[in-house]
Amino acid sequence: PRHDGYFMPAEWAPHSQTWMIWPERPDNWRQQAAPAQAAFAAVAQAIAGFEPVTVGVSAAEYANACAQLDHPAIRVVELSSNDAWVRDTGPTFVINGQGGLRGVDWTFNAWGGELGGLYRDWALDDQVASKILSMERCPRYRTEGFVLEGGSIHVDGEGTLLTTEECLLNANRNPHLQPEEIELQLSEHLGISKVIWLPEGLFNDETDGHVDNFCCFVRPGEVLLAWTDDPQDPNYPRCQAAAEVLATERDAQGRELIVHRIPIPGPIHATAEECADVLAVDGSQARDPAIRLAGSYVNFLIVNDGIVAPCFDDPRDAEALEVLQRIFPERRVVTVPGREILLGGGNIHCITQQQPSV
Ligand SMILES: NCCCCCC(N)=O
Repeated sequence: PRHDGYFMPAEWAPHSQTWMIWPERPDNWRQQAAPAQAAFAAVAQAIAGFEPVTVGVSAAEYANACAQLDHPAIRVVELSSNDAWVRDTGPTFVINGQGGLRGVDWTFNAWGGELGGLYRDWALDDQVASKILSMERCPRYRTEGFVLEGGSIHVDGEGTLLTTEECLLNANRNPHLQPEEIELQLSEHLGISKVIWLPEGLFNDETDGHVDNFCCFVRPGEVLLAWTDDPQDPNYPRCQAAAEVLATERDAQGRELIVHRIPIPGPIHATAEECADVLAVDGSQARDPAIRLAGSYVNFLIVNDGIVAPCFDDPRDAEALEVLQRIFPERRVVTVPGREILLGGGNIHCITQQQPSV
């Protein structure tokens, strides 16, 4: 790889901390973001039970955030942003296995820019990665002009990257690049030698099918895939297509993949009241009770010795928890209500960014 031996470690590699950003924009979060802030605080507290957390917050929200994040393992720092998706706006940390730590600062365009972006101005979001890397005194690789969100990729730490064509080959990300050129960017920045392309992600995922809401690695050679057996569910063809790829592809080490399955909650819809409380702003993603939300149990974070996963007050919550506990017997699985985060378009993995320890 171009960057002298640096690579993105797997999420299960030890973390020094996890980063989050405090939600506040009223055109993405209902009731001036109060319910979302409570949900984010619950996620931060859950993670803090396993490892340190740093939460970036605006000056205006600093006192409110500190009041809700009062925990010895949580640090609150002032950090400007346009919204709270640090998975996508934060750095992707890379290590060299000899104590080196650096970060990739991808270009960000609010999940599509002028072609379906989720809000108009993303200038502050595009600075988040460099600010976090400065705070950590980490050298930075800036990919000027190459758009990528951290939620659109997963790695096994052994040379394999998992992603979706729906997102990375979307005309609203890098229309100037061929798939091979995109693979080269991933290879050089993350130390990847094999990219596994799933055709599409979860139905109605406003990020254009981020893989972190649909399928992830759970250990080398093993993946977890959101699954439905209902041919009437619009996710059915997406799950079938992903299963087909996962059955035929091999990872960077030549392994066949073991594919675990986890149910999909719902169909989940926002209520009219939940939508009415979101400020309607031209250019910001509208909220509509008729739209099925892309709820997913795959959108969890692996933390030191644990798993922090969303639940949805759904009949499948118990089955999903059993699947996670069976897949990660050596980890404590903690669930946190994910509905308020889902109303904003993502979930626990999307609002977190792990920093590997070195
Ligand atoms: N409204 C913005 C939603 C962004 C979701 C981010 C993610 N990684 O899923």
